[in-house]
Amino acid sequence: MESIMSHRASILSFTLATTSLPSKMSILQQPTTRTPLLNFCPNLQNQTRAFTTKDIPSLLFHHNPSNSSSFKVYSSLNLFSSDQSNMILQDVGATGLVMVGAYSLVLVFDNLTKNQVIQQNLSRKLVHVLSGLLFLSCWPIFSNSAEARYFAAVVPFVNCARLILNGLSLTTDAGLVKSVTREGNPRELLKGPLCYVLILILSAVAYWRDSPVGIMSLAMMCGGDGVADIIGRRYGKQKLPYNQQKSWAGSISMFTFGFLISIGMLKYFTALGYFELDWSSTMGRVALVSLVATIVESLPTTEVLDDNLSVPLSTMLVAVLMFG
Ligand SMILES: C/C(=C\COP(=O)(O)O)CCC[C@H](C)CCC[C@H](C)CCCC(C)C
Ligand SMILES: Nc1ccn([C@@H]2O[C@H](COP(=O)(O)OP(=O)(O)O)[C@@H](O)[C@H]2O)c(=O)n1
Repeated sequence: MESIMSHRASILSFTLATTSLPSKMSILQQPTTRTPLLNFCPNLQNQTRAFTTKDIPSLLFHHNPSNSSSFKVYSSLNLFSSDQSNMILQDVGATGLVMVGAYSLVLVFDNLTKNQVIQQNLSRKLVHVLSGLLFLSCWPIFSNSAEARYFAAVVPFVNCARLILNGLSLTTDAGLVKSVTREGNPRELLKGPLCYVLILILSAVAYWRDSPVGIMSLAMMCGGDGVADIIGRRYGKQKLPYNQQKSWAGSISMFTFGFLISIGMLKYFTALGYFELDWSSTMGRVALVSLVATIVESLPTTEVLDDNLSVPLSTMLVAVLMFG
């Protein structure tokens, strides 16, 4: 507790150059006590960045972690100098790269399904698992500007439009329909897949890499729920007493992989220096979040609320309570 209090004291000692905001709303560029793996701008440490009006959207629309009791935020890393045009160039390049990755992923699994290398159901689930986790893994290639999260959100936004256009049969992308739907009905794109990309947008814009909340939501939705389906379909003989559509094997997989992938992703982002966690309590907190998400996913509510909404939203709720 004492170390956290001293951390918070150092955080709050950070001064804002202009508008005086409530102390808990400070923008943080903390000298990292841990040397991140990729320390592109060592001279950033111990620097005070002027607060500008550009920071207000990121203060108003995303969780401000500075008053968190369990983690603190450091300056995110920037590949180039703090020159605005370099940051925009970096974000445009990163957006293009991730966009190509998204199209390539769907194309690869479409071909694997076409050539009967894997079944359509497995293809869809692997796209479900990999899309969000690879998207999340790409967040560090964006700049440290306040707009970076919006550049990143362009990719799921474009895919959202793609799903809507194809789901309404206004355009025809047979590869997308084949690799992302259960029975090959384009209308299916407007259900699980659309919810999925909406959550990617929400996680990027509302939480970004400043907080464990969005990271855990995607880990549970993509890693946990995706693997639960793969394992549950194959080995789920023992059904849950309150839901004959779900099994113990599926739910145990959801908890296990959701927990492990959450921890892995949190280690990844803390190793890069985006924020630090009090690991003595983090494992327990993540386990609790994973348990709640697993219980929510096991409930017979899919007809009412898609798993791609109930799982990440319940994760966000509990993670905000756990991590402040
Ligand atoms: C199959 C998907 C959801 C269906 O879920 P469920 O019904 O089985 O529960 C995922 C749909 C993925 C979407 C079409 C493509 C999203 C791409 C993503 C925004 C960016 C990925 C970038 C990365 C570098 C590959
Ligand atoms: N907890 C779970 C989740 C899924 N599953 C299996 O995976 C199948 C698909 O699960 P789901 O309805 O959650 O699929 P999506 O909505 O995630 O596409 C189920 O019909 C079960 O066979 C399971 O056995 N146990």
